[in-house]
Amino acid sequence: MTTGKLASDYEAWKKLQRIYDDQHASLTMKDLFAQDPERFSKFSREYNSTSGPDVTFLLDYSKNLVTEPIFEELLRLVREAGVEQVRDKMFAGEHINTSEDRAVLHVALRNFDDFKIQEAGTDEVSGVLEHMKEFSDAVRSGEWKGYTGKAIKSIVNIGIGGSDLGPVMVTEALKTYAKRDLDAHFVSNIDGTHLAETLRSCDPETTLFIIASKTFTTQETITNAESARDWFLEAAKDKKHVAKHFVALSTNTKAVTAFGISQENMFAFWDWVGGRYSLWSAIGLSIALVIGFEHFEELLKGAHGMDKHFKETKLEENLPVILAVLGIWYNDFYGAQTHALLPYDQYLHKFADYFQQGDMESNGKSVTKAGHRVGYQTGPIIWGAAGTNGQHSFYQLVHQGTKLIPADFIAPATTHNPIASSKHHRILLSNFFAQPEALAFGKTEDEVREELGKKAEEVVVKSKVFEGNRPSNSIMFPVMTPGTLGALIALYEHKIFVQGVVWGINSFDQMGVELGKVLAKNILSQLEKPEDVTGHDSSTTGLIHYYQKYRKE
Ligand SMILES: O=P(O)(O)OC[C@H]1O[C@@H](O)[C@H](O)[C@@H](O)[C@@H]1O
Repeated sequence: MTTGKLASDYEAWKKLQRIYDDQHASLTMKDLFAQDPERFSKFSREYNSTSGPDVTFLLDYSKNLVTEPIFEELLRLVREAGVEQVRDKMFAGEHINTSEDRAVLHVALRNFDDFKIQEAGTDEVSGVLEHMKEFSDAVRSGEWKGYTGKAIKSIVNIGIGGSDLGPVMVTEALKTYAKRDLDAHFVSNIDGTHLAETLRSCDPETTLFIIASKTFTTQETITNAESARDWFLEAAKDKKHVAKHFVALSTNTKAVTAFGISQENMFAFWDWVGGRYSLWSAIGLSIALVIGFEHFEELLKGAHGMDKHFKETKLEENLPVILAVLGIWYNDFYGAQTHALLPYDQYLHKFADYFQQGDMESNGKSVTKAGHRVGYQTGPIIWGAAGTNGQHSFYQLVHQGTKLIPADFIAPATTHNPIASSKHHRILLSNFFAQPEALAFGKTEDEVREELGKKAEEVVVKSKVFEGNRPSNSIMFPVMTPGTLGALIALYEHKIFVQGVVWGINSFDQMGVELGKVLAKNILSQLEKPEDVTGHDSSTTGLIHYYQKYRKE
């Protein structure tokens, strides 16, 4: 399915290592820009959608430690790794998730009969979308009534991981399109506090629970759903009212009906939708409820436009490929451990959280598809926060710390909230422009001396130097729209895909989350009495005993 090789065995990889060894000490952003007045136009691309809603954005990747030959070699690596072939297999519905023998078809959820995809279930996508439309329209218009005849005022999505993070991120990002008199809540954590605090502001007569779980077996979600049902029935009394207040988003019909949700209140999806790629499926129902189905559809179409771009554009111009290879350059040759996502848009304040799962659960693997232990770095640690907040906390380390932290800066040219005649937005954007500039070009000792004057103490001068040479990408789009957001999310999804193929890993399973779940299950059965606590190391035993000493029921 992949070449079966380790990434480090590719000729291009070896060449890149030699280039890095020879050049990295002398490669500076200052020189790169000084030597080539055309650098910005050579290393930036404008995306213009060719289908669906008009979406455009600029990707400026000129502030990276790459030359044209380095970039060409990075693309050669992509070719050698067979990325284009694996991409085409994904779009054709081949089972590229080999460990689970599944297709990987989130692209089929936003396809609108464009690409020909062969896989059972893909012909059912439009039917589920229709169901989502009917239902979300009925709830939003007030036609859908609760058990006492009142319209729905609050929705509570109960789900975790991919069944939570996508809906949370998108409903926040597109809040400007939200129906403001419909309160949306998202309960994920098993910590009872999450559900209890949420229910404080809900009325059982006007609340709709959306139980979102691909498997419908996830401990957190099922426990939260059962407690929500108890809370509801305390008021509603009769179980038959559950039908008006509980719907399920799942692939597991049997477990959904066993929970007491009828099949007509179930929105299906398929095993070829990975959890962290599922916001485009029925898992997006809360999104459709909040922003309206038309906007949800626009989100899907915006993503489809990026799918087309990824599938049909040559590598040199292919934006997910460009982001992917730059990431590989820093991750695998410069030894960068992390990658920061820094949106200068308050609406995108959950973007980094979302791609923490998207990227880290996909590419946090150390064994290739062929079963070999990798000898190089795979997925980066993804983190970040909305600007300008980060500037007043962690940017110190990004500018002057000992670590190289590649970052993506993301911003809209126009705000949906032009308060004070857009003064806020101009200030925000001045920071969006300034930070990558400061990171790239820094401030030399001479510049600091000139600024402070001759009397300046040496130690102060040293502390005010910015070495620069810190890479970043900048993405700017006209204004946040559902289509733009869809394209941006798909851009990063495909970046993750490209990197996974180069590293030779399976980006679509998540075996690493299993062990802790199994141990927790065992421990749960031992929590009652100290004498039951067996089979652990002394640390774990000691911790459980401490809990048993102090717990109060
Ligand atoms: O939707 P489900 O089946 O409840 O799963 C939720 C999450 O469960 C986690 O265990 C998985 O690591 C995630 O990938 C997944 O999104």
